[in-house]
Amino acid sequence: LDGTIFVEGNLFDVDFSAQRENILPNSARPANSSRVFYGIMMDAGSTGTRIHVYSFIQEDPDGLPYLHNETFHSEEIGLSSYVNTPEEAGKLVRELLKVATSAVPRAMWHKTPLVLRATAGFRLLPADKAHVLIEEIKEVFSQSPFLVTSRSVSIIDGTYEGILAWVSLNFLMGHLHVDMKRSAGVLDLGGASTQISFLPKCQKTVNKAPTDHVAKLEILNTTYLLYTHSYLKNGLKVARLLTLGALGDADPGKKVFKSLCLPKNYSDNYTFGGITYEVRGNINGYNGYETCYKEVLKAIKGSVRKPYNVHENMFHAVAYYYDMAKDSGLIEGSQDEHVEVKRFKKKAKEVCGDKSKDHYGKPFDCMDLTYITALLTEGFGFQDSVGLQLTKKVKGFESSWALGAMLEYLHKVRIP
Ligand SMILES: O=c1[nH]cnc2c1ncn2[C@@H]1O[C@H](COP(=O)(O)OP(=O)(O)O)[C@@H](O)[C@H]1O
Ligand SMILES: [Ca+2]
Repeated sequence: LDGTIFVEGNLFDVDFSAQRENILPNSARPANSSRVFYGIMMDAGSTGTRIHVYSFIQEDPDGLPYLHNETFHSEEIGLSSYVNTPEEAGKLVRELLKVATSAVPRAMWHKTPLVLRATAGFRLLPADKAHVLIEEIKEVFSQSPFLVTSRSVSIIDGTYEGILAWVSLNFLMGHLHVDMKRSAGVLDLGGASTQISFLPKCQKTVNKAPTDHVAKLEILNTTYLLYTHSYLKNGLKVARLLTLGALGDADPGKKVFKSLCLPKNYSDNYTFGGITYEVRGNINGYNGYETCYKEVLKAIKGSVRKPYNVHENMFHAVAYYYDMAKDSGLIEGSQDEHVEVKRFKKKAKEVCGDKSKDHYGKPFDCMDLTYITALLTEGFGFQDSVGLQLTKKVKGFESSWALGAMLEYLHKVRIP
């Protein structure tokens, strides 16, 4: 299994000039026709930190590798919340690396790339604070036994994240290997940002889109134009702050933020990105779906764009779309459940109207389900009757941009 591991050039070519950096020269094609190799991708999300240890099989040096196995572990704290305690972030990364040292055979450690990509939680941090955290992670990485380069740790931009999520899903479904016409779009709802990515069925969708909503992607020597966009601050947890009118407040510690989406007698602290806000229900108002809907629109109106003819495309909805549907009982949590948009609305109405929910320890359910309904309809323009595929895993593998990020990384790196 020694020698060179190199996913052949041009097979998988994401065109992002800003991200392009060839660290090592391209190698000659490996002599063996079949080989196994590993890759470690950490996802520094705004609400969690995850490690994916992949093993791939490269049977055809001219094709894409196959994903053989994934070892996955997740901790429910975002590294970006350690904004004022970077050494804690380092500790968590060190802890997660233990998953990799047990999943990758020792003999392969030195040639297994170790990569971390951070998303919207980091994008929202002041640049100097994000830099300190990134340096801390780089330091921990440099002490690991894995293959680390200058590209190993970075914050990815939202467009990149959206494309990689699309690549991951369609790679896992086998469409990249075979039939791109059957590709599915991805709706990813994170804590701090949300992405929409799809290969439009209709040319007009591309023609009518602003240029920064279209990205070029080259796979197996064919160029595709993806409609893709990331909305920073439209992730579920940050949308709560927008709804409460709390995001960006100069002195959040001195105020109380109220919402009609919360139970009337609710009063608690809400912490996101290292800042704590005092949050309450509105004792004097009518709290129900309709009033809540008007409030959540603050987070959507004027910021989220409707793609032309979006309903012509099939979408998988991942991350918080899935988690919220499951936690609220909309789906059972078995794989690939098809849910019409109107069922999110119905569930939101049910939860917002249920006064006994005050006591069930999920005070944000009304706000979150209403926000998801508004994002899908008022934001992206999905009609009530449109069905979405709610997805957590595909063929037993996590549906996350992390896999696409690993494939993209492997494409450029020669492993000596
Ligand atoms: O590997 C994964 N598989 C499935 N869901 C994931 C994975 N990683 C993150 N998620 C989901 O993403 C959501 C959290 O978003 P995240 O913390 O990544 O915020 P961000 O994307 O805005 O940075 C949760 O619903 C979580 O279950
Ligand atoms: Ca995410």
